Amino acid sequence: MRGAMRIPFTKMHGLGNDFVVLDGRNGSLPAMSPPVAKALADRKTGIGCDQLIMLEPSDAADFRMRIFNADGGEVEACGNASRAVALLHGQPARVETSGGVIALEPLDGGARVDMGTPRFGWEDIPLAYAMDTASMPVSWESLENPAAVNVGNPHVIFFVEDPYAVELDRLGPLIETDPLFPARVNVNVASIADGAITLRVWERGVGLTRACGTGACATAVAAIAHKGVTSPVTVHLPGGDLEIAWEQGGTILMTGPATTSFTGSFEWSDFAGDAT
Ligand SMILES: N[C@H](CCC[C@H](N)C(=O)O)C(=O)O
Repeated sequence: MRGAMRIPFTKMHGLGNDFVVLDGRNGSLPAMSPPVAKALADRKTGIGCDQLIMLEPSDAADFRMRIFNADGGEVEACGNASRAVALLHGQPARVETSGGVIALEPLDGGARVDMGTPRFGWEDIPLAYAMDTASMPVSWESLENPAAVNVGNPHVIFFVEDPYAVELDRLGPLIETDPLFPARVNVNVASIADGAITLRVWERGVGLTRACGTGACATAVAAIAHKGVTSPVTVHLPGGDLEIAWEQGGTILMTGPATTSFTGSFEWSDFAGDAT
C-alpha cells in the first residue's frame, strides 16, 4: 500500500466553463487516467468540473496540457482551459496538446491564445464519409445543413434563427453520438446579427456548458469562411463574450477572461484506489 499522496488543485473557469487544474509541470504527479478524471469531475462525489486539466513536462514545448472531459475521455483541445492555464502560468508560453501546439499570452484577467490553424476536410473533422463541410447535406429535425470545422477538436455548427429556441439538451446528444462523427462531435447552434455571433454549445463528453472556447473558435471560423462575417468577431455565449480573430489561411486568435475560483487538495488514493 503506497503512502498518503496529497494532490493540490486549482479550481478555475473561463466564462463559467469550469476546470480542475492539476499542476504537474515539474513531473511530480502520478499518471492520470480516464476513470480517475471522471471521478474527480463528478459534481456529487468528486471535486466537480466540465474538464480536468493535467499539466505535465514536455520536450516539444514549455509544458504539456492534457484535457479530460467530465465523461473521462481525453481530448485534443480546450479553449477556455487554455486561457485559465495562461493565467496560472503567468507568462507567455507554447503548450503541447494532443491537438497541436498552442501559444498562450496572459493578459490582465484573462488571456489571448493562438489556437492554431483550422481544418475543413471531411477526414480532418473527422466524418465517416466524404461530404462538403461548408454545408453538410444532413439534418436532425429542424437543424440542417451544418458546417464542420476542426480546431484541434471536432465541431459541427448549425446557423439558426434563435439558438435559445433550440432543444439543444435533447438534440445535442443525438448529434454528438451520430455515426457520421466517428470521434463524436461538439454541437454548436449559433445566430449572426450585426456582425456578432450568439452561440450555445452541447459539448462532447460533457453536455451543455456556459461557454466553449473551441466552439467559439469553430463557429467564428465557419461564419467568416462561409457566411461573410468579418474578423474579429465577438461571440456571445451564455457565460459571457469571447473575441475571435481569423483570416483565411491563418491561425485563430481567441481573447477572453479567465478566473481562479479556489485552491484545495485531495488524497490521490481516494480517487485512484491503489493505482499510482
Ligand atoms: N468538449 C470538448 C473539449 C473542451 C472544449 C471546451 N471546454 C472549450 O473551452 O474549448 C471536446 O470534447 O472536444
